[in-house]
Amino acid sequence: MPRYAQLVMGPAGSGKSTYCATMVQHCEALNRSVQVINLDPAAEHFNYSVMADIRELIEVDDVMEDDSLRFGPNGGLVFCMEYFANNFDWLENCLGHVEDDYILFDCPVICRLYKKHSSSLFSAKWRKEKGCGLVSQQFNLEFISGILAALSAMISLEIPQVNIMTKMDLLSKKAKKEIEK
Ligand SMILES: Nc1nc2c(ncn2[C@@H]2O[C@H](COP(=O)(O)OP(=O)(O)OP(=O)(O)O)[C@@H](O)[C@H]2O)c(=O)[nH]1
Repeated sequence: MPRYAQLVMGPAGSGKSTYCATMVQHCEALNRSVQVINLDPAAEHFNYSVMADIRELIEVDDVMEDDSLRFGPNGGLVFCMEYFANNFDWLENCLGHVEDDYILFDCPVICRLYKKHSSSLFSAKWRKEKGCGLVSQQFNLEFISGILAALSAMISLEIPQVNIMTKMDLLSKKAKKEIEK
């Protein structure tokens, strides 16, 4: 049975968790099963239940508090993702018991992580073995940097990608017209 997933990616505060929560509600209303996996070691709270949480494996606060490592928030996050890549069995085990579910991966914020790590984390081999057809999301607030980040994720991941502009409701009528143009 093939499994499908979305990697939900984007800058800090762009609405990744809100998107996951909305998708969960939407799928529940359609009587369809969807699972969320938190891959953000710096996440604080979610308003949905998660099937697996990377913070069970490693948490950015623990890395930053470690006197031998002395990382700040960004270095700590990179360290966590490297640790995750080296302990990928954790995710394999978490996924082991679901067969036909649709999975949302709520990803961490730093875009360069996707370039450096995601293509190896979610390699073509892994996707083939797991039968996952991944669809990634890229949220943008700062238009040009957002588009470049989306392009970078698209090139490094080589999977179908949907770019979503969040917080459009905050724009004035005039600004919305400009965007439409
Ligand atoms: N007005 C508006 N607010 C939104 C929208 N999407 C998200 N928000 C708000 O933006 C804030 C951040 O949303 P999150 O879903 O936590 O964003 P995130 O990308 O998961 O954040 P990090 O995990 O911290 O990177 C929250 O207060 C949301 O309620 C939207 O489409 N419109």
